[in-house]
Amino acid sequence: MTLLTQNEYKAIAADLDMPTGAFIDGKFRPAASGATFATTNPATGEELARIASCDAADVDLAVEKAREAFDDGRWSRMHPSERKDVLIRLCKLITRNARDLAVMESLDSGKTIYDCETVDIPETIHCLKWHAEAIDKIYDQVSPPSDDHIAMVLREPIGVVGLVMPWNFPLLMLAWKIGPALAAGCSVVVKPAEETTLTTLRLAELASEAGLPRGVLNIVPGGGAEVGEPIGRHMDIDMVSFTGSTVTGKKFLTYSGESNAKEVVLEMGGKNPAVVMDDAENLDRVADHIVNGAFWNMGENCSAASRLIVHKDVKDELLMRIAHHAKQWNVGDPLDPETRLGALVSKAHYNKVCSYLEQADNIVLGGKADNGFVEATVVEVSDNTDTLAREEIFGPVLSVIEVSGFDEAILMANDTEYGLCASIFTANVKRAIRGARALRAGTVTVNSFGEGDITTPFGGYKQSGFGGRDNSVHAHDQYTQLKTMWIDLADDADEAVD
Ligand SMILES: NC(=O)C1=CN([C@@H]2O[C@H](COP(=O)(O)OP(=O)(O)OC[C@H]3O[C@@H](n4cnc5c(N)ncnc54)[C@H](O)[C@@H]3O)[C@@H](O)[C@H]2O)C=CC1
Ligand code: BAL
Repeated sequence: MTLLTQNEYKAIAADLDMPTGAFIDGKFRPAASGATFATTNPATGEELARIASCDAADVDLAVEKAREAFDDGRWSRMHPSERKDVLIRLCKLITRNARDLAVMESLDSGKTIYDCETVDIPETIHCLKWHAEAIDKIYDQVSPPSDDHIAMVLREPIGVVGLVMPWNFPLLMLAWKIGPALAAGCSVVVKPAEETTLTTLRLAELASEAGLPRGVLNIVPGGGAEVGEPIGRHMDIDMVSFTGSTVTGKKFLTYSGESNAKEVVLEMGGKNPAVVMDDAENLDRVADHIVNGAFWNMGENCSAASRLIVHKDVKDELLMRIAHHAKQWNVGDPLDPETRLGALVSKAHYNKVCSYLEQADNIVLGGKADNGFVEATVVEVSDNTDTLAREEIFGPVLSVIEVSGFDEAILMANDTEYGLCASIFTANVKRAIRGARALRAGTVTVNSFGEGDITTPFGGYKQSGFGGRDNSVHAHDQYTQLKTMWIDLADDADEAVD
């Protein structure tokens, strides 16, 4: 990937045509009420566009069109190989428009162009392609046959799916969900986060150009109460998949219980521990992993390594090496390809992160916040009861807790309401495996920090997750349901004997 210069990115930004309507039944349209809301560039405060501000009436229309599309089978019963072709065409169109999408994503979210170009867009394409390729390979089984019966286990698309999205990886999280949902044959109603709607609308337009039939992918922009809740409570939506905060995620369980008992899959917050034992090898490499895990995407990442639990004997050296690596994470204009920390997504979120910095007693690195931008920050806390060690900050802030041994480290790591990701750094293979088993998290990495990749399931234990997993073939489970078809093969004579 060859990156352009800051000026070249600015020139692309100046020429972008921003989508503004809701995308329902294959076309852009204003909100039923005519209302709009502003989406701004968090790095400059500049208004980028005014977008349709939808409400329950628009959700109803989108669901009606999605249901029509699902029931008449224009997508749900299309031959799997044809569905695959459409999604592969979409991937090609995203590739052709990658640069514009990367700039649009960066402008709308404050993410660095470096990340958008090297991670968000390529990973989005990779994810959609992976699920498209799976379409004609993973469904339907025949149960062990006997002479007088055979059973087929059919995996059918679940129906109309509601997707309520976060703002931290607008396109990539969309791909995580529409990849398997569309592959399965579902029709989809998406509510993007109100902070970051633009690229989702653009992707819907590209999907249409790729041949996705109208009504299959609908985008309803707007607020949580106005659009998210009506999706959660809709009587004709069969399942909802949500990514965002634990507080909001739990509301979908209520919405479901009080409406049609729709399936709910929740991918929620994290306070992910990185445990470093005294026998960890190559502390410089460990520091690099932790810095990347803590500060990548400005720490606006549910899987961020936000808690460092470190053995007292290696703490000082590790912190020194962390400081060395963190200095390379410069704050700056997101459209400058040299920038590693862009703007936080919104003024409100910036204020929330700053309020945590104000509570920090012992900042050992960084701590400066200015007009939407926050430095890579390391804070030592006295123990795990400190607010900075317990709450999801969702900014570039790493909390450090010292421990004296393995058991204490694991106890501390698990002492959280969350359980999304965790990591353990040790050279002792038995300790690594015992630790990985004991850590209560959906993804545990050993001697590295990460989320796995498209082939591995992603989701949380405890209050980090509910109901299913994103990524891998397991992601298809949530968008499908199993039907057993039991066929009697016995002839009449046999039946008479029975
Ligand atoms: N797990 C993750 O990836 C994310 C976690 N967060 C966490 O959440 C905190 C707050 O950020 P928010 O953007 O406010 O998260 P949020 O969880 O409230 O928002 C996520 C989505 O839910 C929608 N929503 C909000 N209220 C709703 C409601 N009552 N009913 C239905 N839908 C609703 C939003 O419009 C957005 O599309 C962040 O500081 C961070 O800690 C935020 C975004 C992503
Ligand atoms: N890191 C991808 C999942 C999320 O932040 O929501």
